[in-house]
Amino acid sequence: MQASTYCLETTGLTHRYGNTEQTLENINLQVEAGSIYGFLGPNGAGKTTTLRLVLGLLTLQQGSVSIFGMDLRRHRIEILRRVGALIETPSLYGHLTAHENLEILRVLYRCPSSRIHEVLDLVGLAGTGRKYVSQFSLGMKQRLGIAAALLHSPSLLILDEPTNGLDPNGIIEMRALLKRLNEEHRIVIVISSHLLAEIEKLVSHVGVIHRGTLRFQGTLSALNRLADLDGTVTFEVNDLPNAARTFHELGVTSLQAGEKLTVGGLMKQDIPSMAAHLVSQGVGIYSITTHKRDLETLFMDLISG
Ligand SMILES: Nc1ncnc2c1ncn2[C@@H]1O[C@H](COP(=O)(O)OP(=O)(O)OP(=O)(O)O)[C@@H](O)[C@H]1O
Repeated sequence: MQASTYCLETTGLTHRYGNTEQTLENINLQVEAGSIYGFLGPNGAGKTTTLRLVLGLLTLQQGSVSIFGMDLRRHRIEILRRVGALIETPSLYGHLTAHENLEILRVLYRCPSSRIHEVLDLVGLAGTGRKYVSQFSLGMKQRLGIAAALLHSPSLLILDEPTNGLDPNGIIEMRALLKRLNEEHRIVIVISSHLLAEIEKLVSHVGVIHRGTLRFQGTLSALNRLADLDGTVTFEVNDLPNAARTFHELGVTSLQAGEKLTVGGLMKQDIPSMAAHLVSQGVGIYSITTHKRDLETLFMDLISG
């Protein structure tokens, strides 16, 4: 058995449905122990397909999946015993209570009765008593789906768009629940979403997928640094033509906006030498302002084109 430093790792995952276009191309996910991994991408990017392959719900065509250092093909049962999953909406019986729904699964999983109360408590549904699931809000149903995925005490939880359709309050509650599961119960979480804003406050790591290829993978702070990198810088100066000429000589394109010049693609560390050069050419500087791309813009840039 090959030891892996990742809780979940895919290597060269490639998939095609029938004779259609390639859906996934060489996806190498790397989910670290202890992390909450946000798997981001617009509709149709290939998130569900990837997660289904990772869970063995779709047959692997090309590439491999390793979870807890074990190969999925060879250790499927052993792996799945330690993985909880919620793919799309949970399958629940509306005419039964939360407890009764979980009782059905508890028998299948062969876990103690006490576990039902534990997981209901964890997801904040312990007080729902005789209320039927058909009377639950969407947020409550999603949390019950997570309770079901937690019954057998997994150490990895895979959630496909669990915040889909939730109102802002439901999203906040879901975020708090997942944070608690990660921090207090040490559960590694992979959560997919098509909205960065929904998971930005939750995740430690991000993978951005678009048209079946991984566009970015790393920590949330690395994504933030990337947003920092090629933001724009605005120079307010006393001699616009001279400043524009100086930028041009340095091979930097500047755009005039009113009394200011805006320059793109600059790194923060370039600014002092750029300013010194302007001054050496007789340009007086009133102000320098950096404009970082916000994460949403960066995300849109990553998934455009
Ligand atoms: N069973 C299938 N047969 C054929 N094509 C499929 C099938 N399932 C998904 N696809 C196609 O594969 C591509 C990726 O779909 P997938 O559901 O993995 O994306 P996604 O990122 O999860 O999107 P969404 O957020 O809309 O669920 C899409 O073009 C989709 O139409």
